[in-house]
Amino acid sequence: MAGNGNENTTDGEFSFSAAAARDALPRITTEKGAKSPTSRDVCHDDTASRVNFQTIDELHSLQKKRSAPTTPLKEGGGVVMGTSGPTTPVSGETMLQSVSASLASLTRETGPKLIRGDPTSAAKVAHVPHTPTSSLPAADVSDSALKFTHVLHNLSPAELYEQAIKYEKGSFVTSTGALATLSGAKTGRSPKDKRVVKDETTASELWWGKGSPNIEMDEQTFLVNRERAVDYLNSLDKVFVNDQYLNWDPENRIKVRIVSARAYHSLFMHNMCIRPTPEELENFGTPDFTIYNAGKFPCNRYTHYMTSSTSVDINLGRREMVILGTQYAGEMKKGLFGVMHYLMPKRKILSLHSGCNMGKDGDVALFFGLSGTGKTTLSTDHNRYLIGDDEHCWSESGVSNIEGGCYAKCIDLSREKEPDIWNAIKFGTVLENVVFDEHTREVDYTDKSVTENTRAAYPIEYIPNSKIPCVGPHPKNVILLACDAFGVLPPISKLNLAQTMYHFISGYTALVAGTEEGVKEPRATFSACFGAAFIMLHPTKYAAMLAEKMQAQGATGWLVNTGWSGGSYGSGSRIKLAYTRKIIDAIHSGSLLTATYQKTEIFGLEIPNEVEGVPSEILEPMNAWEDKVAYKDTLLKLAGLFRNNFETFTSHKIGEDGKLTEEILAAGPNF
Ligand SMILES: Nc1ncnc2c1ncn2[C@@H]1O[C@H](COP(=O)(O)OP(=O)(O)OP(=O)(O)O)[C@@H](O)[C@H]1O
Ligand SMILES: O=C([O-])CC(=O)C(=O)O
Ligand SMILES: [Ca+2]
Ligand SMILES: [Mn+2]
Repeated sequence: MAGNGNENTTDGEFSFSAAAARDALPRITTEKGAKSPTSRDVCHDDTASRVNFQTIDELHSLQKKRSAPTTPLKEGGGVVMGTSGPTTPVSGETMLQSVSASLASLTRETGPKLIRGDPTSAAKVAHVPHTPTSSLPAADVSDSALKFTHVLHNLSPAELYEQAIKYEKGSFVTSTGALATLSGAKTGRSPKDKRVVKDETTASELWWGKGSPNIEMDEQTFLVNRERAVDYLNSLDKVFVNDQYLNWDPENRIKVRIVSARAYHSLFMHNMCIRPTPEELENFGTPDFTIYNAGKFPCNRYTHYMTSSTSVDINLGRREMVILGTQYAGEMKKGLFGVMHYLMPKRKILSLHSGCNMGKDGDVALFFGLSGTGKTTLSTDHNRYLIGDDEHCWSESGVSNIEGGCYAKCIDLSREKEPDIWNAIKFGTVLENVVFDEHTREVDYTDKSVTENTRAAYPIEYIPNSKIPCVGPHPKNVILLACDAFGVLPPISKLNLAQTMYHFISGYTALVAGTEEGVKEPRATFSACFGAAFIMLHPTKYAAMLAEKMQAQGATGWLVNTGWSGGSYGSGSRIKLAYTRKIIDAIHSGSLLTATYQKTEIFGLEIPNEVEGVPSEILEPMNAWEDKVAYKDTLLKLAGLFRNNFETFTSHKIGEDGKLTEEILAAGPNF
């Protein structure tokens, strides 16, 4: 095969001819299987092995083995979708047809021309036949209709790494193999720029007005933004398309499609949504919901309802979401969560902003809490199975995770305190907005130069004791987490049902605002159902469902303060994670059910006198404060904030049973 001047005629076997051999030199024989004592392993000569290539290009073509037919096709496969439909029938045609429908302009008849695969392998599709446009009216012919957009459909993490590193500034491989990225100007969600289409149906179904996260927009404006996003995406050389699922409960699974411009976004959603098997992908069909992420491109402030260059628009009727003017990937995850908060209650399923894990005996715990209160940290527990860290459903048959991955805060992350999260930051994980050493690529988790909201997004199976499939039986414990920077809530209290509902509807936390700017005063946040930014219906609808489910299952409610003790932020200190973990252990083990309790003044919370492994002095917050007067003042101040916040809910009945409503109103602070 491969030519070699010294080759003799015996095909594939080679030896110097006897004539050529100098007497002084040993005879070299490389004949396969030759046991010549002189050949041994001393000198391996492979000039005789067969080579299957004659050019460098051929050699490179050997490097990549074709994937099984069901997995995403690699390289420009030669499938073209244009106005006149597919021109080359190959596998993947159905997908391209479906993506073509997703990306179609609503105002022009000339839809996008799509090609599968990376534009750099375009040479392979150079034979693409000309798509005739002569049958179209001249007015409809535009340059955008003549160009091709390459579709990178469900790429693997390795392929997405390559795309990110080649084309996206700010993408790097860290020393542990994660993909470090920058989310751009926005490093957190933009709730003030979220809009929901108010039409005849949603006007009566959704929660609108004071306190509601649903800021309205009309259908027409949505279509204007949608067209803007679609035109932007079609103007690119390539778009990423992810077809994935939400919800591990097979009966209530939702098919989602995410069209985006960045490999970072595609890898983020690959990790965060449920990943289809090759067979499922083959038969994916039409998505139930589609995201158009044109976040690199701003919205137009001349457009009605737009108040900034960012807009995140949800249209429940069209089952679509449009993102303009923000590249923060959390918008996609939490946008879909909002959709689930609409779709699931219609099926009598409760959607929850909570973490969830399960003990060896099958006891399930939910961890509710606002951002940064400890859902991810505390549900990731080496002694328990992780069902999920942030978004769940509670149905007639138990709990299910909505997502396929976790989104952990990374600021001050330490290997000792959070080993499972630390170890999950490896190849495949997206690391947002972290700072790393320019040479070693070691991440400095304490560095807040880009943002304090640094994040890691990884597939749930990166946590060693994750429970796959991510479903479990009905919860036994419902843990409400609050990071109380005022330092007056007890580290642990047991709640009755009315108190659980009161605190669930209140959704309190008090993080320390802008530590960098030296702000001393903690700021209280009340966010109904511990997730007002994501709920679609009135909070009492979710509260009624939670009460009903907790009652039916005999679940116990707990309030855990993961914030300050011994004083407010500035004088006290944050409760040690190790103590909070001991408290959580005691809830799981059931030992807290038999503890002796005392009641606190004002909030009327039942606090245990002892918890194994936790200093008893900190269990009653007043004990931990040196200045008792300051404690009382701060407690009253917080109670006042709770009371003010709850005023909006006093006129609402919770569930069918008016009796519980009265009890809930009475379960708040008394002063
Ligand atoms: N006592 C404590 N209990 C829980 N978390 C603590 C404690 N002390 C410090 N922390 C830190 O607080 C942060 C909690 O963040 P976590 O990622 O768990 O938030 P989250 O509730 O999952 O928020 P989000 O919904 O935004 O993802 C972590 O960085 C954790 O290390
Ligand atoms: O959505 C995000 O950006 C992070 C998150 O989980 C939350 O804020 O609850
Ligand atoms: Ca989290
Ligand atoms: Mn969250």
